Amino acid sequence: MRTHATGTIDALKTINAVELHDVHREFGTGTGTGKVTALDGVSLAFPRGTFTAVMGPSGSGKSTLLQCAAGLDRPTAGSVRLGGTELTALTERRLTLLRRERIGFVFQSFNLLPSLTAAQNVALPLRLAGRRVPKPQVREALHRVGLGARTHHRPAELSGGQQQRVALARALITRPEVLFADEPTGALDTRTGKDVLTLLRTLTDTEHHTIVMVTHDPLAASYADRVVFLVDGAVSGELTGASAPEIAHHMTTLEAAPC
Ligand SMILES: Nc1ncnc2c1ncn2[C@@H]1O[C@H](COP(=O)(O)OP(=O)(O)OP(=O)(O)O)[C@@H](O)[C@H]1O
Repeated sequence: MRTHATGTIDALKTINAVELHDVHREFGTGTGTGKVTALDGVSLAFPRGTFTAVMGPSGSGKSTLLQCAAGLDRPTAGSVRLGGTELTALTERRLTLLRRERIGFVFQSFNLLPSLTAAQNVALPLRLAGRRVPKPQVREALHRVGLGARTHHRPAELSGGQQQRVALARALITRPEVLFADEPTGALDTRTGKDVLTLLRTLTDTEHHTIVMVTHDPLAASYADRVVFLVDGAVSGELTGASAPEIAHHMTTLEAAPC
């Protein structure tokens, strides 16, 4: 586990893990199709060691934002920087390598390989990167998410919450600079979802991971340090340290706003 003196942690949070500058993403610019502006000039920074939730009405551009920030999609215009690296300037090959080495992902569907054990799933990113797989590191990763006793279980032998924990351990095994989570609790019941959110919170508090999470759920968003709201592909505001009812109330005002 990484430890930092308090002063060092504060300094850490002044450095941005990811920065977006005036990011635009348009779809359907080919002939015969209408143009959809999914992102319309988004500028945002995600400081290291912080947990940010992204919320907004359906179709407001949340997933597109996450995909562009994570180098899974390319903006039509604008800049995305991970640490000192400009993602929009990279070739596909370098972008793939960067995602593998420096970015972690978890999705609503856990995307585990059913034929592999929990330990083998967690080791996969290291194998894909051609790196050595130290067994103690894999055991430790599963232990950190509370699954130290389940290393040899296959996904079908684990609950939904346990599968999402394996997906988290897998996402973190390469010690990524940022963890992107798209509706990580969307397929879980309330109690199991809370366990996963508590784990995400702990990962930021104790190991200073940078987390960016898209969610529809005000309760999930309340686990974050900051909630950024999108409307029609643009940032419409943010709340810091807000409770679930405060976030829910803000969402209601956004959804009630005229288009
Ligand atoms: N591949 C695509 N081709 C065309 N339009 C797209 C594509 N992906 C997204 N869009 C459009 O871009 C807009 C933003 O979509 P996005 O999925 O980012 O929104 P969202 O806020 O994540 O929505 P939801 O909460 O419903 O998942 C929508 O109008 C959507 O229809």
